Amino acid sequence: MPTQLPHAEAPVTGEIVVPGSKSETNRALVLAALADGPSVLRGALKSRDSDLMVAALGALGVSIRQSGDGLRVAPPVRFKGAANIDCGLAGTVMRFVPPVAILADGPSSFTGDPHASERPMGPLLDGLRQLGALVRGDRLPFRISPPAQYHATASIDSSASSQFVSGLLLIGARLPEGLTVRHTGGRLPSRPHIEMTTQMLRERGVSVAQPDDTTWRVAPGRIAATDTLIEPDLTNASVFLAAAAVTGGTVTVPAWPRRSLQPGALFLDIVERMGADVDRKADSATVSGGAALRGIDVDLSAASELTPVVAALGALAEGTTTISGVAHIRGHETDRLAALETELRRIGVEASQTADGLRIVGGCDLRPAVLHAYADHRMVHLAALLALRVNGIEIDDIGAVSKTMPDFPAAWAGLIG
Ligand SMILES: O=C(O)C1=C[C@@H](OP(=O)(O)O)[C@@H](O)[C@H](O)C1
Ligand SMILES: C=C(OP(=O)(O)O)C(=O)O
Repeated sequence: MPTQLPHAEAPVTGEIVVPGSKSETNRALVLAALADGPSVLRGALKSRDSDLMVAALGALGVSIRQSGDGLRVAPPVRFKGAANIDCGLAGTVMRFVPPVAILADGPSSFTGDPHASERPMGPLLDGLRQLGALVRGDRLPFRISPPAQYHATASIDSSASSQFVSGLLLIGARLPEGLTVRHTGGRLPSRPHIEMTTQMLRERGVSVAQPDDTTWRVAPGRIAATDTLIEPDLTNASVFLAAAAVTGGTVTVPAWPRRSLQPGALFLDIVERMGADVDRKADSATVSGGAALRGIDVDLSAASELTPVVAALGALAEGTTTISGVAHIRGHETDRLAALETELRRIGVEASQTADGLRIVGGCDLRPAVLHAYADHRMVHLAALLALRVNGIEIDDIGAVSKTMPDFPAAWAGLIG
C-alpha cells in the first residue's frame, strides 16, 4: 500500500535530533571487533544496516550487547568461520565484513537481498585473493576461505566504490606484515569516507601512511579498544534541513559537529549556494529558506550520498541543476541515476542522466504521483521533499528508510506537523 507523504501547509520550522552516522557506527563496530579488548560505542545508530553489522560480527564470534547507554563490543580470541552472513543491501556490511572473515579459523559464506548481487564486489574480492584468501564468486553470494599464508599488498580498481579501499584498510593492522593498498583505476569516489577510515584507525593507535594519492600503507600492530561517541548522521540530517530550504522555514540540527569527515557536512555549503541561509554554530547547524532556490552545477564525487536530496532541491529550484562526478551511484542501493531520472520525470520534472550524473530543470509544472523507492532509503527522502511542495505525492515502500533511520516517518511527520 502506498503511503501519502505530508504536504507543507506552512513553512517547516523546528529542531530535529538525528540518530548516529551509519558510516561511523559500522566502522566503529568493525574496529571494536578487531581491537585488543572490549570497547564501548555511544550514540550508535540502530537501524537495519547496523543490525546487519552486529549480526555479521556476532556470527564471526564477536560479543555485542547493550550496556547502559552504550554498546559493549568484546572481540573473540579468534574469529570463527560463519555459515551465513546476511549483508542485506548494506554496502558497509558486504565490503567491510569479508576482510574480517579472512582472519577467521574457517570459511564464511555471504548472502544478501536480491538487489545486493547487482552491487559491485569484484575488486574487493580480488583484493582478498591477493592477500591469499580463496574466494568463490565475484558478487553476492560468495564464500571466502582464509589464507594459509597472508600477503601484504593489494592493488585494486576502487572507482566503483570507496568501500573496497576502506574495507581492506580496516583489517590492515591485523595482518602479520601490515598492508599496502593501491587504487589502480579511474577517479576514486567518496574520498572523505576513506579519510574517515584512516582517521578512525589513527584514533585507535594504528599507523597509516599515504605515500601518494592512491596508496595507503597500514603498519602491523594492535588496534586499541576505545570508548567512542558516534556523530549524528549528517546525510540523514540534510533531508530535514532541506525541508526548511524548500518551504521557506527554519530547521536546526543540534550536535552538528564542528568538523566532520562525513560527506553530509558538505550539504551546508551546497544548500547555501542554492540560496538558503545557513547558520553554523559551535554545536548546531540551522538552515533557513526564504527567496526561491536557484539551480547550481555541483560535483558530488566526494559526497555522492547527497545526490537524491540535492536532486530534490534542484527539482524545486529555479533554473537548471547539474550534478556531476557520481557515475558510480549506478551501483548504490539501486541504479540511483536511472531511479532519480524516472521518478522525477513521473511528476513532470525535466530530468536526464548524463555520463556521470544528472541534469535537472527546475521550475517545471509538477503533478502528484506514486513514486517508487526501489528499496532505497534515499529515494524515500527525495519523495518526502517533493511532497512538501506537490500535494498528493505517495511512496510505494516507506519501509525502505529502515536501512539507516527507521524512525524517519515519525520524525518527518513530527517536523512537518
Ligand atoms: O564507507 C562508507 O561508509 C560509505 C561510502 C560511500 O560509498 P561509495 O564510495 O560506494 O559511494 C557512501 O556512498 C556510502 O553511503 C557509505
Ligand atoms: C550508498 C549508500 O549506502 P551503502 O552503505 O549501502 O553503500 C547510502 O547510504 O547512500
